Amino acid sequence: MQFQLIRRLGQRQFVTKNVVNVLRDRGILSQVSQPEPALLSRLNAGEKIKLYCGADPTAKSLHLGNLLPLMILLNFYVRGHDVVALVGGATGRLGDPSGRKTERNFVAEETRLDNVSRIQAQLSRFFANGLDYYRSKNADAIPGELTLANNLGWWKDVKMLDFLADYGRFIKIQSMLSRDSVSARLGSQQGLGFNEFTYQVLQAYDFYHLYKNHGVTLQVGGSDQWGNITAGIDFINRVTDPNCLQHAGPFGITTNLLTTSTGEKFGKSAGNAVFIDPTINSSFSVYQFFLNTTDSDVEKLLKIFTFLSLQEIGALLAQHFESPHKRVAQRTLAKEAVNLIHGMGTGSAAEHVSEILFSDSSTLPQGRELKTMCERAGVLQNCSRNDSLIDVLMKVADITRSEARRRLQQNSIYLGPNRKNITTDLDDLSSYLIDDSILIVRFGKQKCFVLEMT
Ligand SMILES: Nc1ncnc2c1ncn2[C@@H]1O[C@H](COP(=O)(O)OP(=O)(O)OP(=O)(O)O)[C@@H](O)[C@H]1O
Ligand SMILES: N[C@@H](Cc1ccc(O)cc1)C(=O)O
Repeated sequence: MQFQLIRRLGQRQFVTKNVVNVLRDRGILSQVSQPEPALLSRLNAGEKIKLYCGADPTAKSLHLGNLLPLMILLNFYVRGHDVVALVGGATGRLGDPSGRKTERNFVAEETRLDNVSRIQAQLSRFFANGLDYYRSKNADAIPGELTLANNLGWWKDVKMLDFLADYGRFIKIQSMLSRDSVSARLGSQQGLGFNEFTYQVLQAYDFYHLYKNHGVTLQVGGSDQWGNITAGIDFINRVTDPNCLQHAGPFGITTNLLTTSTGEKFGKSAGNAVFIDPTINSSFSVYQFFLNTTDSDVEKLLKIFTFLSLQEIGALLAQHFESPHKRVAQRTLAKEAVNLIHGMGTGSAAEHVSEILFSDSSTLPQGRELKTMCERAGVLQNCSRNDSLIDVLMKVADITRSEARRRLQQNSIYLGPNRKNITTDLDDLSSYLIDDSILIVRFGKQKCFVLEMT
């Protein structure tokens, strides 16, 4: 389906605080295209705008890094602006070279189509959950319109000869060569395929298509998308009659990249992604991810992943730094972010499980209650009674046999409610089970897994 309208609440003229300023104050913005004053004055005048952001179907699920540009869309959406969330059914076939040192692995068609429908479902859930979360703090919020799009909808009908004849002369090779995504790869040993070289043209045309046919005037992406976004702005400016351009943009905005404490981008390629699909990363594991945020990152993440006001964040941080070991800021961040991502109530459920699993064993509920609670927070995993401890460790933490052995030798594995430190493989785990079925496995102090042995 090319375009799917999710919510239509009628045309309204509305006034809300300039969203670009809100986002800048929260430290989410990296670059804004020029002329920025033209965008700001439209927003200051309370004009409704329509903006879009895309993600390619290169994995089963979006991850926390992808949510940064989507948080920009969400911030606009909940304040009444219209947003288009695009899945790159067409662009996903080429592979975006932006920010990459090597070509992406080929994704089979069946997998790609499956990824498209999963990501569309995640996008629609993200905006629904995000709106509920915003409304929990601003009950009278009236959102804009959410549209889900797939660029295969228009690309499947474009013929190469027509495209080159109609648009080829507006696309300048010098500009294409000068983009970071291209120039960085030209000198590499592997080189750059024509598919990756032309990727920017497809994304530029997408922006033009959405601008011309659907009134989209702003494109948003992570900072690695700056080249593709400005390619779209150039394309629209060259192809469109200047008289039709004047007050309509086009504009581009990028977000700072979400990085690890060592500065590495969070994402699939770096292998450190936390996925938003609850069947891949449960509410509990998303909660744990945010709970483990360092003191130096917590303010930044509170501003990005919550709708707490800057005043509330300031007060929370003041309270936190009075006794940092209580991790009040991290606990609030984790609960709020899980509510935002997985839906209202899931944050408290994950908090409850976390408090019980990480407190002392006397407060641990018995088997059935523990099982139900863990199931609700998506924590419970299954393992076979025939598995040895090393098999179990490999499955729950997705690590190799030698890594599991290394963890045991490093004294970092603890079993059962009493947290017995185990240093060698065990074939029989029955003496560590709660109610003869539930096994709690801890990796050091920070990671805890709950398994049902069947
Ligand atoms: N860590 C991150 N921080 C901010 N934005 C990100 C991050 N990771 C991805 N994005 C943004 O999410 C959008 C979709 O990204 P996409 O799924 O195509 O690639 P990706 O997740 O970056 O892939 P990979 O990790 O394999 O490079 C883009 O706008 C991209 O810039
Ligand atoms: N190039 C973007 C995804 C995208 C695809 C098509 C677009 O029109 C916009 C964005 C990325 O890889 O992150």
